[in-house]
Amino acid sequence: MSEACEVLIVSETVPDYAHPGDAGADLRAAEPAVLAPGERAVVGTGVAIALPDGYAAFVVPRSGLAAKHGITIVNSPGTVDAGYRGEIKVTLLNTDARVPYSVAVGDRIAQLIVMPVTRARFVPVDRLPGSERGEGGFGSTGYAHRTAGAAPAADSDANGAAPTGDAATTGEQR
Ligand SMILES: O=c1ccn([C@H]2C[C@H](O)[C@@H](COP(=O)(O)OP(=O)(O)OP(=O)(O)O)O2)c(=O)[nH]1
Repeated sequence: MSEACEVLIVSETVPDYAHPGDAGADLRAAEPAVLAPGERAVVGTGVAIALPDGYAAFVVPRSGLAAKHGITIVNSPGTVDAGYRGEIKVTLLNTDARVPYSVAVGDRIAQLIVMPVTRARFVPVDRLPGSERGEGGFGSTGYAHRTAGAAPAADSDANGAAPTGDAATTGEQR
C-alpha cells in the first residue's frame, strides 16, 4: 500500500481502517433510518473532509451488508470531490424484496476509499487508433462456463437483441 495522504476531517468519530492493508475506511451512520424492502434513504455520516488536490474519495458498499441484508448504495461508487466541504452522505438501497432494514446511529454503513485521480485533457479527433478489442464490449467475449440448460439463447443478449460483431457471424460459442 502506498504512503498515507493527509486528509483534514471534521467529525465526532474518525473513519477507521479495520485491518492493516484495507483499502476502505468505515463510514458510520450519524442518524437512524429504516429502509422498507426496495426503499432507499440518504443517510448522513457526520463526516466532512478536505482532500488534497489531485485526490478523490469514493463511497462504496460493504460486502457484508450486501450479502447478508441486500443493502447496497444507489450511486456506487459515490464520488467525493476534493473541493467538497459538506457532510458525506450515503444513499443506501434495500434490495431485499421482503425484509426491512434498520440503521442505528454508529452503524458502519459504507466505506470510503481515497485515491489519487487524473484529470483528462480531452483531445477531439476524427478517428480513434485501432486496438485489439476494437468496439467489442458488453459480453463480446462470452461466458467462461455454463451448465446445460442454464445458458441464455445463443443468438440473443439479455434484452433479446441479436448480437453484433464476429461472434454473430462466425457462430463462435458465446
Ligand atoms: O455518495 C455520495 C456522492 C457525493 N457526495 C457529495 C460529495 C460530492 O463532491 C458532492 C457532489 O457529488 P456529485 O458530483 O456526484 O453530485 P451531482 O449530482 O453531480 O451534483 P453537483 O451538481 O452538486 O455536483 O456530493 C456524497 O456525500 N456522497
